[in-house]
Amino acid sequence: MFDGLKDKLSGFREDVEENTDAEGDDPDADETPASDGAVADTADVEGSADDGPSASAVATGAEDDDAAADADKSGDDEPSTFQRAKAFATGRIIIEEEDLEEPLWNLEMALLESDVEMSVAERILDTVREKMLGESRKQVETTGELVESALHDALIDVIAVGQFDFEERIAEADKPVTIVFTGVNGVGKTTSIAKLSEWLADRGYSSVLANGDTYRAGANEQIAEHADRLGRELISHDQGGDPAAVIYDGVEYAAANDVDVVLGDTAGRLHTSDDLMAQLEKIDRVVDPDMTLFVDEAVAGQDAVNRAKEFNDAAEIDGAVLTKADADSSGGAAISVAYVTGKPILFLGTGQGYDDLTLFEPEELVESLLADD
Ligand SMILES: Nc1nc2c(ncn2[C@@H]2O[C@H](COP(=O)(O)OP(=O)(O)OP(=O)(O)O)[C@@H](O)[C@H]2O)c(=O)[nH]1
Repeated sequence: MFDGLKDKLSGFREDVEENTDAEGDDPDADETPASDGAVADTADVEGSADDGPSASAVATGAEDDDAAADADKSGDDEPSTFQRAKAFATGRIIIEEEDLEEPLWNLEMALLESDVEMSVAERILDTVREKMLGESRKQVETTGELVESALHDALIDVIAVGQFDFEERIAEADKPVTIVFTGVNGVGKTTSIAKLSEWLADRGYSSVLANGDTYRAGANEQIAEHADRLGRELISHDQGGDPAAVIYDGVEYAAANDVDVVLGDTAGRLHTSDDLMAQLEKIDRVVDPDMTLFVDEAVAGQDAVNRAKEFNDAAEIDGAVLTKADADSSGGAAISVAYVTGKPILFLGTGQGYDDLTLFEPEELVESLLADD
């Protein structure tokens, strides 16, 4: 899952390490005035990128603050050679803009190639730049670790937008909790409903399925197959019936039978299909669902991101389910949907089985994207 993106992120770390290493070969960087007037050679003290500060920070011998003040008269915002020397002496590292220029450009290209939405890619770059430039850390931290921590913060910043605890929301809501699923055709809505029913059962919540897809021939049979396999009650009306009435009946059934959650399917639609969007509004009026979840496939990349935005603009969603994450290498939709819509991704579909539904945990995802393996 998201292997392509993982590789690209690790490419950024390598780029920064290479650039900061390369700077160690620069004669200007090597010759650093020390407080006793001697010239220190970084080759004597320089740690590798893996076990010490970046080369741009490595110099020795400067421990005297007055001397530092005298030496730092360049007047620009770049850390002076002496500041860098001082940073080293105090066990801290400094990354400079020039160290990042090329790696950040490569990172931007990599994110866009991975189908990360443009504004999301820009936000990630801004955060990484801000976290790394002039940033000083304890000497124990390597350049690689500094990059990792900046990437971690930048990714969490966009991925965790709007995140809430889904299970807690279910636990605390008045029962029955009604959840309506929407999205375009064939992305995995019905399968996701069946999976969520199983996910809820694993946590002690009963559910009933209600087929609000009265539009498509065969929709009743498709969801009935899942309901039979899982042993769940299915509420359905004939094709052409009123979807709001079906979901309303589902809520009535749940209330009368102490069922915790109503999972309402709806016909696949485009946000531009006026009649179908009007149906969604009617469901909202008649049933007032606790949550409307937008379902799309991770493999659709930018298209999924655009659709999530358009659906949210047309009929507010509470969160998203991204299916087929198991088949998605790029990760662009998973990175972008929450930031672009302001609504969280709540689940990832990770296969065709009923157990292949994973609660979306931003921290876990970011850790796995940045893990060395
Ligand atoms: N690999 C994989 N396949 C999935 C996943 N979720 C759904 N699918 C498959 O995607 C196909 C479409 O799923 P459906 O649930 O029928 O899609 P839908 O959105 O309800 O389709 P319509 O009712 O036609 O709008 C099925 O073959 C599913 O098995 C997933 O997370 N991973």
